[in-house]
Amino acid sequence: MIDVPQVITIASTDASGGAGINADLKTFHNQGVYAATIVVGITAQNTYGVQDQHPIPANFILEEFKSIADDLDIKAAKTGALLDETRVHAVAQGWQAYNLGKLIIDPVMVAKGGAHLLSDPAIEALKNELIPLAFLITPNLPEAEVLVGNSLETNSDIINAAIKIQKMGADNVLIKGGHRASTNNEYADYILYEDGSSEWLTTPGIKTNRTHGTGDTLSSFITANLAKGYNLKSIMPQAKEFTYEAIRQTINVGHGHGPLNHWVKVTMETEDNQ
Ligand SMILES: Nc1ncnc2c1ncn2[C@@H]1O[C@H](COP(=O)(O)OP(=O)(O)OP(=O)(O)O)[C@@H](O)[C@H]1O
Ligand SMILES: Cc1ncc(COP(=O)(O)O)c(N)n1
Repeated sequence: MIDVPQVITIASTDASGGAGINADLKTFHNQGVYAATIVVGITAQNTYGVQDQHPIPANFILEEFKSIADDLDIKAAKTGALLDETRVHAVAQGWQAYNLGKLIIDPVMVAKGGAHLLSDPAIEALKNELIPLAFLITPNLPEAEVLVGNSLETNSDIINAAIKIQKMGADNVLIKGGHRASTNNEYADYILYEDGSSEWLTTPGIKTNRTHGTGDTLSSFITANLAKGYNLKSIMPQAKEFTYEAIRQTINVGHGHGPLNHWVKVTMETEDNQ
């Protein structure tokens, strides 16, 4: 029998396959971990936008937690679109009842097409109930602005926001820069680690609108490799490179914000830097 690290995504599906649970599963498979799912919502969606969404009942979400916890040996979990306050509350409740390892929170709020995937009351629940449980939180720039309540224009604004979000209870904070290229066309993400150290991770910007599911892909890569036992600092450069290559080696699917190429080959350099 082969032992394989087990992970879970706690999020919503994307009918067109490019974001949400669908992107998570493809990334997990690419990285060689076994993936389970707790479906929180379903969306009728394509690369043009989200046409409809449907939450899963809270008691059913708790049943999903129990089914997984009773059987699987999950090492790390990530959340995605949680839709509303009831679902955020159910996930926090499920997590407290059945801790499933390291928790990575991707606080998805608005899809690239503009649809809201988290209601306003849910943001307070996310701050109060879920962020304190997080090993890592991965907001994009607009999400970080909502969490801290001010706009983030400069690098020092971003650094201060990460400190503020860490104080909300997340051990590590990654603020993704995909919504703003720098003047020299670079995309820089900032990460503040639990030991107080920090770094900027930068790649050239790719001029494309085919970026559906970039955040899901990045946070799933991190989740997979945490489950394998790598430490966060050793994962981050590879996570950034994987996402960059998945955008760069684009595939011809859909007519709007196209999905990424989840077949690209970027792996951790060694198996012993844990
Ligand atoms: N055009 C681009 N060129 C290079 N890197 C990009 C580009 N767009 C996004 N990225 C990178 O992709 C990663 C995800 O960032 P982004 O800010 O897009 O997340 P997100 O908005 O949460 O994504 P999504 O909501 O699509 O899942 C980051 O590492 C970011 O720097
Ligand atoms: C179910 C689901 N989860 C997450 C996203 C965010 O991805 P994007 O910002 O690329 O639309 C999405 N569109 N749908």
